[in-house]
Amino acid sequence: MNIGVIGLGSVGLFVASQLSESHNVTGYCRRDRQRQSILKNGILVDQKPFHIDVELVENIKKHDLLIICVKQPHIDNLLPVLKEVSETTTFLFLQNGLGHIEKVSVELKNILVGTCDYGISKLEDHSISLKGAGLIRIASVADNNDIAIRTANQLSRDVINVEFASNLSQVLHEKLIVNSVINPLTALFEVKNGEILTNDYLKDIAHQLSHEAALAMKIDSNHAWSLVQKVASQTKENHSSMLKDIQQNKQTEIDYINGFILKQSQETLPSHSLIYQLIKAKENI
Ligand SMILES: NC(=O)C1=CN([C@@H]2O[C@H](COP(=O)(O)OP(=O)(O)OC[C@H]3O[C@@H](n4cnc5c(N)ncnc54)[C@H](OP(=O)(O)O)[C@@H]3O)[C@@H](O)[C@H]2O)C=CC1
Ligand SMILES: CC(C)(CO)C(=O)C(=O)O
Repeated sequence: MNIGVIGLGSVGLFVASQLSESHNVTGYCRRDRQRQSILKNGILVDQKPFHIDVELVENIKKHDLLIICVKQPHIDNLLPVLKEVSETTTFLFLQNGLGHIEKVSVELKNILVGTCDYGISKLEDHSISLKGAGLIRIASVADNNDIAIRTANQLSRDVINVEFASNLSQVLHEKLIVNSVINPLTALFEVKNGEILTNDYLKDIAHQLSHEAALAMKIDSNHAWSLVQKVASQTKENHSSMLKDIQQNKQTEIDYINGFILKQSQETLPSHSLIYQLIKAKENI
């Protein structure tokens, strides 16, 4: 397949590198310095090089599949570029959090959404380290399951696990709960993901957050807590994407994760309200 990957951060570099073994992959970034760095060095995944084409996003071309790996707040800026190639392209959005699907559905057709629970850390503009194996689940937004199933089959290879998910909202809500616990706690306390299970005090707060989120999203609380523990344990050596945003003074995805849950909920969620405000306070320090 001819695949474009937009946003060459942790997830984009990972996906582009792994798919380049079996597909024709072009990565799109927004800084020429990053483009030059990848052209010169390839993408290094734990020092192993992978070579792809790299272009600036304004030079986007048509592809069978475009995988969008920018963070939630950056999707708006990208929409005009995506519309240019929308006639023939299938789009796969790989963001944490929710809020983007309604927005992109108004502008684009052939949309797939996915969740990624690999733990990945970007070291340099051209290099990443894999901090926990996981799974990418993809589903169709407009009940076009054939495209989602075909895409999952084409993308899945030994090195990258991609699975079709028949229940879009369940998959997205489960991932939302996991991120609403791991991401803000690790960002506030500046710890790796595994710490939320090994520090008894953090574990209690994590459990409370998980319970509230499960209540809000109408998912069984024990099931939600087991998912949180599974991902925290699988990615125990990773610094979450929210922690990296805080460390780099970037806007976090809190509005699309805990903020989304708070808006959806008919119940009061004291732990999520507090952690939302704490992250906002930390963003503004
Ligand atoms: N890191 C992880 O372990 C995981 C992250 N996720 C989710 O995946 C998504 C991506 O996260 P992650 O890879 O960590 O984020 P990063 O911040 O590492 O990467 C995002 C990339 O998008 C680029 N970008 C932003 N706007 C544009 C644009 N208009 N055109 C081209 N490139 C652009 C940024 O460029 P620049 O460098 O120039 O700012 C950056 O390289 C998030 O929703 C995150 O929550 C999901 C699972 C695991
Ligand atoms: C899977 C996990 C928790 C990996 O750190 C993640 O989604 C993130 O960091 O945003």
